[in-house]
Amino acid sequence: MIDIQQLKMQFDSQVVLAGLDLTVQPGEIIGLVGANGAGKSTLINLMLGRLTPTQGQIRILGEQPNEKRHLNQVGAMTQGDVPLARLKVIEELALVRSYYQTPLATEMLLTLANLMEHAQKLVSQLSGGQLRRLSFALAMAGNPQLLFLDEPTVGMDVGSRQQFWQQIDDLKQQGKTIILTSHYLEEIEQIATRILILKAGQFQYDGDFATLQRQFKDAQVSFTTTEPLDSFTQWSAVTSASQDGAKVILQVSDSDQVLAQLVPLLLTKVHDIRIQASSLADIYRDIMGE
Ligand SMILES: Nc1ncnc2c1ncn2[C@@H]1O[C@H](COP(=O)(O)OP(=O)(O)OP(=O)(O)O)[C@@H](O)[C@H]1O
Repeated sequence: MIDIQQLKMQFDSQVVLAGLDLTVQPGEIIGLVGANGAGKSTLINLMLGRLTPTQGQIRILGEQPNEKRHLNQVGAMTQGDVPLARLKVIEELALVRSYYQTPLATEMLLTLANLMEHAQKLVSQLSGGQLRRLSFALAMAGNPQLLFLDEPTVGMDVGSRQQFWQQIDDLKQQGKTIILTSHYLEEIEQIATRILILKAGQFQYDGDFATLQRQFKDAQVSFTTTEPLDSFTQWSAVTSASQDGAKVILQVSDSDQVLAQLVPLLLTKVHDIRIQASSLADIYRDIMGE
């Protein structure tokens, strides 16, 4: 679906992307994460052909970005989306549907975006979260195979957010390819089949979440003990440790290994063992040094 080689993007003297390679297969859900200004939107805009790279090559569905032939296969919901304010929701959907050969039905788009009860409203009367949902409906109008979603849930309330991710999960089951960015890392962790961490113009990580956990920080193991902290920090799978009274908290790279070492001590020297898998946010903070 996507083939990027040695992609470099520079604004004046600022190097934002410093030579990226990326191949995306059909059906992948790519979660692109990184700090503010890391270059996520720039990368998406390059893939959409809205920016021209300083160097390197981008192929979308085997062709240059923004090929006319892509119209029916690529959908995008970007940060700068501004639906036409003077139209009604239903009119805006009709307009955008008219661009495509085989658009999704209006009812389906209203349902996808949970905008059924707002169909007759002027776009200018929608709330921020409703506007994002309309942008999603517009991105889906042509029933694209490849979907770009740049911070799609900004401004959505909890219910809309849940409903939105349910829709994305349905699209995932249908085999769509989705490239998405979000600062809500728990959302990325749930849905992405592959995570790209962008930092200093390079992908610091490219792979699935389970591998990322194993590579960086598998879990947090806590228990109570009367033993000194030193007895645990020497274990090879313990990456860091802290103590608060009788409670010890270990960050571990391999929770199976640590459990095997803890279990013989259970009920004699160690009590109340609890394991909590590291979240993407925990690992991200480590990688970013935050
Ligand atoms: N058209 C432009 N001209 C000059 N600089 C730009 C332009 N577009 C983006 N930049 C700069 O490139 C860097 C990357 O911006 P970008 O919007 O891609 O980051 P991002 O990772 O999407 O950030 P955020 O999480 O805040 O959305 C920033 O420093 C930004 O100021």
